Amino acid sequence: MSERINPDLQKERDAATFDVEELSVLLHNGAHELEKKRKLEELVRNDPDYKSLPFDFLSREAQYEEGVRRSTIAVAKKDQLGSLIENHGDLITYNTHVGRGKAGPFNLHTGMFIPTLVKQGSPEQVAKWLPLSENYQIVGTYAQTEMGHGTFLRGLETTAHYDPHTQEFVLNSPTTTSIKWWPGALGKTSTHAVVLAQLYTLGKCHGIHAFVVQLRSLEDHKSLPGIMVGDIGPKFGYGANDNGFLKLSNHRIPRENMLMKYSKVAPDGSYSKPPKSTLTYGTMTFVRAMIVRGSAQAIAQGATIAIRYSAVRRQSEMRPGEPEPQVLSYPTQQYKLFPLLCAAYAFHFVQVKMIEAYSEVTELVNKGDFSRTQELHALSSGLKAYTSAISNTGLEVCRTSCGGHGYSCASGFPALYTNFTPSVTYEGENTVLLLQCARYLVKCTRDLRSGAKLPGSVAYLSCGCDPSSIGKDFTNVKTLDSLYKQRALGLIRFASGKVDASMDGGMDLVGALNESSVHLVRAAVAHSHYFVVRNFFEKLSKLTSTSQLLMEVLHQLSLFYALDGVAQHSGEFLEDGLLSGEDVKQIRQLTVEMLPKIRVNAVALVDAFEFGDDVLGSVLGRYDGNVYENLFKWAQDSPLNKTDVSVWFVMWGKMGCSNV
Ligand SMILES: CCC/C=C/C(=O)SCCNC(=O)CCNC(=O)[C@H](O)C(C)(C)COP(=O)([O-])OP(=O)([O-])OC[C@H]1O[C@@H](n2cnc3c(N)ncnc32)[C@H](O)[C@@H]1OP(=O)([O-])[O-]
Ligand SMILES: Cc1cc2nc3c(=O)[nH]c(=O)nc-3n(C[C@H](O)[C@H](O)[C@H](O)COP(=O)(O)OP(=O)(O)OC[C@H]3O[C@@H](n4cnc5c(N)ncnc54)[C@H](O)[C@@H]3O)c2cc1C
Repeated sequence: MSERINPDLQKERDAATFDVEELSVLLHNGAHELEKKRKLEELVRNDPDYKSLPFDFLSREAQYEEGVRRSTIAVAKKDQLGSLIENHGDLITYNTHVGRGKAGPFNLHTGMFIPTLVKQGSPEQVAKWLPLSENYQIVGTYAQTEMGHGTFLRGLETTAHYDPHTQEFVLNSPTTTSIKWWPGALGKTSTHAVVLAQLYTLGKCHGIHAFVVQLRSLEDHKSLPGIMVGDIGPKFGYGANDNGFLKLSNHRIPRENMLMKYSKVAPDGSYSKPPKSTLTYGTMTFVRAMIVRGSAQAIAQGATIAIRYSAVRRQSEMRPGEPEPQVLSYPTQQYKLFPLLCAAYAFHFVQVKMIEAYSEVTELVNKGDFSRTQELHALSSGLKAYTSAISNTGLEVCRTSCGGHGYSCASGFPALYTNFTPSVTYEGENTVLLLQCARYLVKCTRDLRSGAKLPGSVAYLSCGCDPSSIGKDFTNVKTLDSLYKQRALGLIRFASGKVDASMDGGMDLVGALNESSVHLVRAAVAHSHYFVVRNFFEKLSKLTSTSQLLMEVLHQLSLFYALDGVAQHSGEFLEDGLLSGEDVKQIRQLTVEMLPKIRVNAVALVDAFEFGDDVLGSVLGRYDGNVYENLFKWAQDSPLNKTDVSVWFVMWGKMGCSNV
């Protein structure tokens, strides 16, 4: 196979107006981090132990086995990585490459089991289980969702009754709907799970608490008495992951297995409350913040594949005899893809902000200060829902923008989409999370009336609603910021007003929130969208050592992202009189006029994300752009091509049919 770069792709790279390396360094948090990432990727790429057929050609069972094989080798080789692993993030980079970006069987262990131990375990519990977990002597998962309830946590049915005589908890799944269902790696891989169950002690229920439960023998991996555990079967995607079920029958665990950093059960069964009841929800907040990062990466991967392929693909003579243009040259193709490219950048910067906010609040919580947990919950819920929804629909736009080849697994889109799409459901279904965010926004508008000072992400709610103050220069960052602010304010005040009116009419808060939930969801989306736009502008204003050429390009992306958002949601800006019909037309025209400016850098902008070919898993999105010869080569691996004569012909003959 040729090593040359496809000339069309090379031409795009040569035309870029900025230094891709400078942008890559910025996106990867500095030259040192980028260098580590490159070395880790190279290690995986050159390691013969990680060579195998693409997952697309494997049966579900073989995908799981391949996932286990790769993850196990990765653990065995972890210690050889030396100085390349400086922090948890480096390990995630390594594992992502090993797993080719797919959800592998140890994801829940590192992503939820260990974080829950650390966040909710007492110092003694952390000292006991963390080393075992870090050395993979035990492998865990997070078993919360049941067949009957995922969203409504207070409705979970699994019980943990404390028996003071033996100082044990007795765990049960009392009904079919109480069977744990969905947890990743629960079916076949995990030896342990953090199980969320209703705690009963001295005859009283204290709500859901987290318990460390051993599921399988560490000797022979057989499931323990009282534990019925298995795989839930094939799913939309996630073939390499054994999402599982768990039925508990009078399964006993020692008292010390309840995670007791905050709530406690003493040997005599007396119960001490946590300082805040929602602390048990802490791991979910963490994972929601991580999903904002995942959303940024997913849409950046989709844009990388679609934009590179669009530069290579030529289609339709515009005039007879003329060369066929690259499909990237069609304004309609650009209008599909550039909003998503810009979203990838906007989401990149907002995920950094989200994780910073999470770390700040966690530091406060560790010092016993819970004053910002509500704000963090609202922010992480809103951003998780907003970014994952855009990336989810955006991936499908990217796929269809690749025409017929987008439908082949060779495009990488089927795997990318089916791996990503559960993000809109798991870790809090998106509508439910937007309602959580909106509930906080309503609370803030009430607090304002009693003179409260609101924290950072919602401080703008104290601003006045004044459409006339918005300027008409739509390429001005301040004008765009005001537009988004006024849209969010308008929708939040409208929804809050509806809630107030229902309550004035005698309804309780819960009923009033439910009655206005359609308005509340729109308010939460507008709030989250504004946060993303504002953060993009703010981030760029703080980049002091970035070259002028790169600043210009990033500024264009932020402007296009904001303008396109107004065009897409024009109804909401019109409804509140923030814009006139003429203004919307002007804004739409501005976005069309910006397309060529983005086009010149489009390939370089996706190159800067530096997704290796292994992680993209896409023939269409290959770095070298040699699509056609590799598409042909890829098809040769199809198991149907192992034999020339197909099973059809054999069966045909057996049935006495003949076509000669
Ligand atoms: C790789 C990934 C694999 C996937 C893994 C999974 O999916 S794992 C499974 C993932 N599963 C899910 O994600 C399940 C999704 N479901 C849930 O998270 C909850 O059931 C709920 C939040 C929807 C409602 O809970 P509820 O009925 O108990 O609550 P309520 O509505 O009555 O409000 C009470 C108060 O609590 C507050 N508050 C709530 N959460 C938080 C928080 N995290 N922090 C701080 N605060 C929080 C809320 O603001 C409100 O405050 P207010 O106004 O009273 O001052
Ligand atoms: C791939 C995958 C991996 C998962 N991994 C794990 C795991 O590791 N551990 C774990 O514990 N769980 C896991 N889950 C489960 C997941 O967290 C839940 O499925 C998720 O929280 C959604 O809950 P649900 O299934 O009960 O949806 P439901 O709540 O039943 O949602 C159905 C519909 O009802 C609507 N709805 C529900 N409540 C409300 C409301 N109050 N107001 C308005 N509308 C509402 C929703 O918007 C949605 O449209 C996983 C799920 C998937 C798909």
